[in-house]
This record gives sequence, structure tokens and C-alpha cells, in this order.
Amino acid sequence: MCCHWNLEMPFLGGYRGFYARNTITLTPKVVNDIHKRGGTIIGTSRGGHDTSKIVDSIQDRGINQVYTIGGDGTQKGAAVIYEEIRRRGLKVAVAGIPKTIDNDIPVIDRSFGFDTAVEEAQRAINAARVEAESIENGVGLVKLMARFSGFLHMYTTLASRDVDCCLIPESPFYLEGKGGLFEYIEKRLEEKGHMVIVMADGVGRDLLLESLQSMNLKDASGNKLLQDVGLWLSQRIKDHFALRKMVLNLKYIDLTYMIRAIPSNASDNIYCTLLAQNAVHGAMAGYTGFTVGPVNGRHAYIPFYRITEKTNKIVITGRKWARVLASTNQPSFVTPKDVTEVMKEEDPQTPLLEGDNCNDDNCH
Ligand SMILES: Nc1ncnc2c1ncn2[C@@H]1O[C@H](COP(=O)(O)OP(=O)(O)O)[C@@H](O)[C@H]1O
Ligand SMILES: O=P(O)(O)OC[C@H]1O[C@](O)(COP(=O)(O)O)[C@@H](O)[C@@H]1O
Repeated sequence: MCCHWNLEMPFLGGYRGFYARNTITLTPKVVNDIHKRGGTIIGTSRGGHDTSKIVDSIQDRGINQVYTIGGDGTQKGAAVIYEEIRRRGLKVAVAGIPKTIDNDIPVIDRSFGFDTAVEEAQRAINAARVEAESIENGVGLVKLMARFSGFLHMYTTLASRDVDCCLIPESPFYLEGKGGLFEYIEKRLEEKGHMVIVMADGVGRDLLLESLQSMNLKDASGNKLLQDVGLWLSQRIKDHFALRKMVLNLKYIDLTYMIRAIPSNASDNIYCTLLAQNAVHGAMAGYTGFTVGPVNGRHAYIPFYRITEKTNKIVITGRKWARVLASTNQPSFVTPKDVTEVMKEEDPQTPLLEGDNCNDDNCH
């Protein structure tokens, strides 16, 4: 990229920034150190996606390149803007840059921020293990972000080797009876005297739906809001052990924003630069309507429709999840009905490549 640029248009505060008319001038001096800080200097928001107003603003200002940075929602938003730009016949390139700690964007190998989040989560797991190890029948319960995809939890578990149970949104679990979570905790404490559980904030939705308050509440982007499942699970585990008159010392660590708010690590810094450069090169070369990112290790321009057609999720009948089960020894909780449903979902009608989109073990 050239060195004498002056980027005057970045809109502040996500999509709503397009019509709020707040912009900031980005110069090399302004952005020089931003990779050493967490968060974003251009702000973020949920909701506020009025396509028509956004494209009006793009048109009024004579913008000819639009770059969006964010997760699967952001890519969907960019795709809709791209369609409207095409409909109006404007000469404007739209490029998406995949940034989310959830790693839930399909097709690409991983999203920017994911590696940093996995690394940071290791520190929490370590703290949970130390706390749990120090006390009789200690259980460290760590909650990490992600409502619908358990990649962060799976990779954290595989990397740390201290995790005894990993609960992800894709794999429904149950508490009571044979093969249930309570039985496993009892067994693990008997064997080891302590244990660490990692959970996503989107797990156990079916169990939580019993609590009516959390139903139909949505955030500004339309994502379903969930009750704090970590506090709920902590209480259920404590109640179970109290009923059985067994000693239990549970330490609950809720890490949600601690993971997302930190500066990116070295590998993500390099990756981010590549994504940014490739996005600019794509737009300059005349491409539009794409998300940039590596596919099986090769950087590619992927049409929006491929990115928005589904969400990247862990295949609970796949090899990678099997590795987690083998390394933790936790019950799989999977029933034959779950397997049939996964098989149905994983039967792609229009494969992109063989081993499409890293859901299985070809990519990460
Ligand atoms: N299907 C969609 N069409 C248009 N805009 C969308 C769509 N889904 C999400 N968005 C917009 O994208 C932005 C980011 O989405 P969100 O789900 O909050 O975060 P993320 O990008 O991390 O997934 C929000 O402003 C939201 O309104
Ligand atoms: O409370 P907020 O700001 O809406 O964020 C919560 C959600 O954002 C996410 O962290 C995703 O964030 P990013 O896509 O920005 O990395 C989800 O895992 C989580 O459920």
C-alpha cells in the first residue's frame, strides 16, 4: 500500500454511522499505534442497518469503495448494501473484512481476532485450574463468549489440555441421569479432586428456555438475547451437590468482554495487515461484492452469497470434536437423533470445494 494516504471517510459507530454523518480522518499518524490497543477507534454498533439510507449516503458523498469489518452479521449487511448498489447501477466496490472472535464466518479458514481470543482464554483456564486445584472438590467454571458457534471453546480446550469438559452451543447437553453432566462431574472429582469446565454463553438454550423471561428478547441486530447461563449452571451444579450432601467448591469466571477487549496478538496483527491489503487490492483491481480471507491457506476473494448462505459451526460428528471428547473424556451427550439432524444439515447442495468451509478438519 502507498504511504501518503489520507482516508477521510470512515464512518463512526458501525452501519448507523453511514447516515449519522459522523466521520473521522484517518492518517498514518492517527492509526500508527491502534494495533496495540484493544477495541476500535471508529466505534461499533448493533442494528441501524437502513440499506437505502446507507446507499444514499454513499451516493451523496461520491464514495467509490466501501470496506466493512466485522462478523457474519456485518458481512450480511455488506451483501445487502452491495445488492442495492448494483440495483442503482453505481460504480462502488464493496469488500468485507472478516473480524470476529467467534470464527463463525463460513468458507474462510479463520477470522481476524480468533487467534488472539484463544490465546487470551488460556490465561483464564490456567487461573481456573489453579483455583480449582487449591481447594477440595474444586470446580473452575469458565464462560467464554459466543452464542451460536463453539470454535473459541473448542480451540481453547484443545490448546490448554487443562479442560475436563467443554460445552458448546452446537452440542446439546443434559444434566441429570446416566451420561449427564452431574454424573460426569462427580466421577471427575472422585478421580482428580478438581476439574475445569469451559462453556459458551449460548449453551443449554433448550434448558434455559424453561425460564420464560429470556424468550423472544432480541438485541438491536435481531440476535436472540439469552439469560446468563453461567450463573444458572453454577447454581444447578451447587444445588445438585448440596442435595447429595457432597463437598463442592465452584469458582465461576465470566470472561466475556475480557477476551474481546484486548489488543490483537502477533499472528493476528500480521493476518490483519494481509486482509486489509488484499481487500484494497481486490477493490482496486475492480472486484466487488466479496469477503476477503484465506481458504485452505490461500488468500481468496469470496462472493458475498457464499459467505452469507450459512454460519460456520462445529460438526459434532466430525473428527475435530471427537478429538475434544478424547482429550477431555467428557460424555458426548449426542443422541442418534442429533446425529441424523447433523447429517441432514451437513449435506451441502452446492459444495464450494471438496471439504467446503473448514467445518471439518481440513482447515484449522
Ligand atoms: N441480514 C442482515 N441484513 C442487513 N444487516 C445486517 C444483517 N445481519 C446483521 N446486520 C447488521 O450488521 C451489523 C453487525 O451485525 P451483528 O450480528 O451485530 O455483529 P457481527 O458482525 O459481529 O456478527 C449490525 O449493524 C446489523 O444490523
Ligand atoms: O454484548 P455485545 O457487545 O452485544 O456482544 C456479545 C456478542 O458479541 C460476540 O462476542 C461477537 O463479537 P465479535 O463478533 O465482535 O468478535 C458474541 O460472541 C457475543 O455473544
